[in-house]
Amino acid sequence: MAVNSDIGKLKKVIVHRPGQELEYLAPLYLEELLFDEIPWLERAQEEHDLFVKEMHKNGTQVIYITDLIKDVLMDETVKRSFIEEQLKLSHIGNQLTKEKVIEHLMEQNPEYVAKNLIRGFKRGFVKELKEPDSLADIIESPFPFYLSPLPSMYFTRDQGITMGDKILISSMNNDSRRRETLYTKYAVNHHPLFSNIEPLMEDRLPAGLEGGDLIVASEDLLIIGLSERTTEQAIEALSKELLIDNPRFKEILVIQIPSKRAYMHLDTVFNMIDYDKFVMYPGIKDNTYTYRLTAGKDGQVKAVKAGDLNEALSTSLKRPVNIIYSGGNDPITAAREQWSDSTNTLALAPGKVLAYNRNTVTNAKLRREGIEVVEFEGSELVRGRGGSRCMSMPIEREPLK
Ligand SMILES: NC(=[NH2+])NCCC[C@H](N)C(=O)O
Repeated sequence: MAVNSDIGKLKKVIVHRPGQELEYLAPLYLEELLFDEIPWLERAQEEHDLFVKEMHKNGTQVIYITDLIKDVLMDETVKRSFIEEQLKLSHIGNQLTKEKVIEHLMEQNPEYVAKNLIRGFKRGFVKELKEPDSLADIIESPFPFYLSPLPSMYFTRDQGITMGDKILISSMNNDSRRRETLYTKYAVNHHPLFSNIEPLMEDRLPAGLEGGDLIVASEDLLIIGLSERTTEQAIEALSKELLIDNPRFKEILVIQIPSKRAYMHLDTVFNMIDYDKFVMYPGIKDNTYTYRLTAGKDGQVKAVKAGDLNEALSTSLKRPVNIIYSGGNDPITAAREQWSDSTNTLALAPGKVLAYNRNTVTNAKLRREGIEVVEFEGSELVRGRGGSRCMSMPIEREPLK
């Protein structure tokens, strides 16, 4: 089981079918939960099923993260530690209330725990467990949750990245997404599916490194986006690990994109789709910078500016590359389609991508450039600001020829 590229035929992938967490979204705290809109759950689930169906047609094994967690929670000790870690990151201010919630969850079956820690718990819930008599229980607060919902859970890409036969658990930039990675961490550490994949760096990664910013371009090259979510501190720590301490790549190419909500990760504006082809949102062309990181002689990572993106990619991949601009030649269309994740496609195989059907101009352009585009409808899913790449965490791809 290994991932040595971002385009090799997709064999195994981890996803999350959106659930009731989307029904806990409300306008007042949308921004805090990193949503711009409220999706209609039933339709979002139908769309997600279509997304999964297309992967099945491609021969991909699709695994739901909640199924993995259900399995690992059968062990009572693991269950307790999972619940406790989740609650450490909660808004529950009173220790007794926290203990009551832990006991309540310990009495429930693994499915309830796996699903409801994603859905969240409203403050009113405490009444069912104990007299709300502590200050923390009765305090007036505009935020109605003891445990917030995790509406971005269906963007499994961001939660972990498989590189070769190792997996890196992301260190999320925002508090509101931190609990998501506990699902990845517990699956990786306790589920037999991961018996051949070792975790990388454990808890040593500084905050601010999310899967949407990482592209395993080849066995030798890792591309990292320096973005709103991924910090230079995290990139430096990771590159020391991957280039010097436990060398896995020959080179890391950092692509710095404008730090902006609309482009929160590299894969919202730039993506690898074939051996030599990339899709990119043209609106960031003039504000994108590249840096090449390699192992220096002194046991330190050496960074140099890498210049023009096309040249930098060609040098790193040792072949000429074709950067295909999304949205055609019209800046308005390009910006509209970027907002709807036109570059956020998932490579099912080299030169074959899965994409939202709504991005008609980008999809037509990709086809003209020889890419096979498989489409699905994602009008509700897109409201969370992510496409098929974000919604998938590949854990096995066929090696490239
Ligand atoms: N890889 C991605 N582009 N993921 C999209 C994540 C969207 C999510 N609502 C967030 O803002 O965090």
